[in-house]
Amino acid sequence: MLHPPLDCKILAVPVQEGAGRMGCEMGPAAFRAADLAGAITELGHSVRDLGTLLPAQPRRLHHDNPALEHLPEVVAWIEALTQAAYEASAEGFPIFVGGDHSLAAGSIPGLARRAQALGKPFFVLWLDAHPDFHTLESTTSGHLHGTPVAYFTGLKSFDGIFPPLPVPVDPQNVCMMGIRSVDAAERAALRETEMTIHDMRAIDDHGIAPLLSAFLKRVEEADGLLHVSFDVDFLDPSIAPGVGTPVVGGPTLREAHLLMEMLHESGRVTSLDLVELNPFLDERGRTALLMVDLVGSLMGRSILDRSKGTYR
Ligand SMILES: NC(=[NH2+])NCCC[C@H](N)C(=O)O
Ligand SMILES: [Mn+2]
Ligand SMILES: [Mn+2]
Repeated sequence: MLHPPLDCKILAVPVQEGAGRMGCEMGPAAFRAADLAGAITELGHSVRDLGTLLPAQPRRLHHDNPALEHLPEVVAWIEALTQAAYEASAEGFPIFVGGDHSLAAGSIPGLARRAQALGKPFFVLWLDAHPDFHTLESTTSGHLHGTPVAYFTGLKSFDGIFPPLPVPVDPQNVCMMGIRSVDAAERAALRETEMTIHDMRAIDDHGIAPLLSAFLKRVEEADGLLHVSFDVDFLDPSIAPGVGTPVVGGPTLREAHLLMEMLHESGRVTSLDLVELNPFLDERGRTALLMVDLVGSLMGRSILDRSKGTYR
């Protein structure tokens, strides 16, 4: 649980083959340069650097969708990360630093297996402009970072190609926020799912706080573990330009900090993905610095002391 001080473990996962534009490989280096570790230790937590994951040996894989790009390479990363995430989550608070969002097809199955071993329900908060809900058949871009949610919720498409899922994530335990770019096939598939999807319209209508509170209440009532998968393109590109798939009309800086502070106060978050940072597209590191700032809010930084439940 997020009860300070945390024993954080940072694992660098420089997968970039899941994205259409190269550069996410440099994500972990940019997070280091922006002093991710320092921002966490400053708040009284400890940080261990687990170094950089190595992918498994890519195997020859065939799928009938000719659009698919880098299938063997991405599968090799997922294989290695599923095991590494399971091991890293035995104790402490693992942070998976990407790398593109295909990373979540390894981190989340490994963490879900850990939750099952602990006998705890497993929840996912998906912060993203995109639902990443393509199957291997439905993707037309062929970019595998657009598929992890369909995989880890157990859709059949991935059988025999991606590693066998240790345990699927219950779609009812997945909440998405910030969604504003959905492909036609995804839109159709999302109609059939029981995931909670808060698109930007829902955030405009209700505000981010009540939507998040309702989900956190469910996690609390189930005594669940909560994983946060944070795609940089969740944020509005005017504040976070360092991404390969920017979509206008995203959450503001204040909305993002509010969300992070509420997650901290919930005491429920047990692991984190930081994905899709592309330093090649960033402006003098501002997106990396903003992400580190947001992690600070998630880890307990606040403007004023709110410990008595009121501003002092
Ligand atoms: N993790 C991401 N940034 N995903 C973007 C996916 C964009 C688009 N839906 C595609 O499949 O190509
Ligand atoms: Mn994504
Ligand atoms: Mn995205």
